[in-house]
Amino acid sequence: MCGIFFSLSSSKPTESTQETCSLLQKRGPDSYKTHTAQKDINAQDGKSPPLSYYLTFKSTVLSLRGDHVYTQPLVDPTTQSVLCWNGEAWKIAGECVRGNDTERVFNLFLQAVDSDQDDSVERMAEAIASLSGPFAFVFYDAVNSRLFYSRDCLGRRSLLEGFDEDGNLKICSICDSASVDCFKEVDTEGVCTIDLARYQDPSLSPRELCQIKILPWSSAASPPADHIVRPSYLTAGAATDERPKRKSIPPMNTSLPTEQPPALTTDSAFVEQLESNLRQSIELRIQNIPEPPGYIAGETAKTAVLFSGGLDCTLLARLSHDILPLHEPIDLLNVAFENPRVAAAAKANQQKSPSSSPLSIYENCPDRITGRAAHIELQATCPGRTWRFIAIDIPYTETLAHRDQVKRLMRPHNTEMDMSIACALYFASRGQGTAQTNPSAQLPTPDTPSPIYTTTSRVLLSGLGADELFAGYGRHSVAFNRGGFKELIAEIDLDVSRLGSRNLGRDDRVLSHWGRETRFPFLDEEFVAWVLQAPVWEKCGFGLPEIDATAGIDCEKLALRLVALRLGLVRVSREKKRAIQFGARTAKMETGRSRGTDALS
Ligand SMILES: NC(=O)C[C@H](N)C(=O)O
Repeated sequence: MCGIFFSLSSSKPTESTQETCSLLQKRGPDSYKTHTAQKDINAQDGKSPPLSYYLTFKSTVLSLRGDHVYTQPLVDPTTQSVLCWNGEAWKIAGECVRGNDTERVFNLFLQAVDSDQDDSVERMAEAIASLSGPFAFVFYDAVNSRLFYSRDCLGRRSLLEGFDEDGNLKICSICDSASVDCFKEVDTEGVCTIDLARYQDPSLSPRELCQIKILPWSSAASPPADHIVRPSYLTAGAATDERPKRKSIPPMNTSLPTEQPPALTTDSAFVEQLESNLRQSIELRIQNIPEPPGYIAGETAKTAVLFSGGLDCTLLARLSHDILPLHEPIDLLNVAFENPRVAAAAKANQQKSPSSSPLSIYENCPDRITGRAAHIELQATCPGRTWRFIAIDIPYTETLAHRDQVKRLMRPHNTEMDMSIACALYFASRGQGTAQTNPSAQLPTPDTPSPIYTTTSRVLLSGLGADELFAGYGRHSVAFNRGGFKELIAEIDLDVSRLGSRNLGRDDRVLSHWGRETRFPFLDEEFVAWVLQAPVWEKCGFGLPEIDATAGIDCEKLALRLVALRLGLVRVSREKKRAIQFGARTAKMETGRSRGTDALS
């Protein structure tokens, strides 16, 4: 993960706060650089004072592609155009990008705004359209004096924008202000641009000077079969053009069954294809990861999984096993918290029936129990692989000690629920706990503590997105019971339409703090598009005939459960959905009647 800071001022170069600077360096520990530029525009009347813009670009880099660190911001020596790139372009115009992506993206953008072209904005939109993968960037086209900044349409990387007290525009991976309200998430609806070529009255405030325009990804109601749609602002004439076009989240297949749909089984064509498509998405994300600092071949890991032991993350771990060389260990990061409210209740219970054995507060956490069980199942189905289960136990005192930091990072999000989720993600991605590679070995006790182990992996896999795409939430079942397929489709459609604006920005800000990058195989654009075009009755088991082969398996995410079964994960295929804040017990740490939606004090 990398860090981006950009500011635009009409009075002087404007820096980020010192605190922001050090937080950005945590996101990108491999390089840190600042570049400044100035753009002067003279008034045409020859009398009015000139207008000057001061641009400050700052980048920190977590280097994860290619054989050396590609220091940013990249500055083109010929045109002085600048790029701050925080992303992974897995593909450009459908072609896999091997090696480093930053320079490839820069060259693509430079070509798009080449001096001979007068349609540079459209060409830039198309260039951005041709990128597959998560990203946030700021690009200054010095040829046409235009700024572009954007996040991918699913919002997988954080980028915030706002005006400081002096009215200067700031764009940054995290909030650059003591106030919660100054910054907002950059919209995922399109590309933002600011024209810096026009002369304007220099006495206007910077806020009035920069008019931000959004070029929307697409408003097409029915995209072509390949789900690649044309930005709506392009003219009809240009629509015949064959250059790569913007991929956005395609609409969902809302067709209703005309007859009783058949039961889903491990041999259903959709389930088979699902396994293969998910494998491809994981492949893109874990092949060719460079050796992280402290890496010892055969001993430490390049890949780790945010691991609750639930269906989605265990599937990712299991499929990663098929992709990575057998000698490469895979780390499973499992968080459990001391929750004083739960601990007090357990203590009271213990006093009532002293015979029951006191299990550690951590080992008693729901996600720890499923995590340990899934570890056993992975070891059994994938012998020969070192699966390192990292038990990340967080005492309440430590939660309190980091609370302000988490609060700072997740800004502008600021509710109790944001905090409970962010806290779990923050400590999970720190990757520090006690390691166990043999699932049947004795667990450490207070008398025989294990040494602290920190994962070397800089790449973390997350199962996020599976619940939205495959109807994994309890409310999906409620919707089906209420109004059959029609309501179920409407519920999934709502989830899918919100994918771009869900909380991925917040998650990115806390997950990246430890110099690691989280990757989301279920949120690969091609994978998402493929799942969305399938009829709903192929994804989950609602309304399907009951058959012996799937008896006792939940309808939620049935297709994924069947993939798990195909791969030998019998127990995992039956795991129930559990939100992270309940599984890790970060929700409601204190007694009292705070609600998830309450703002933090
Ligand atoms: N990590 C990043 O966001 C930048 C680039 N993909 C690199 O690895 O160098």
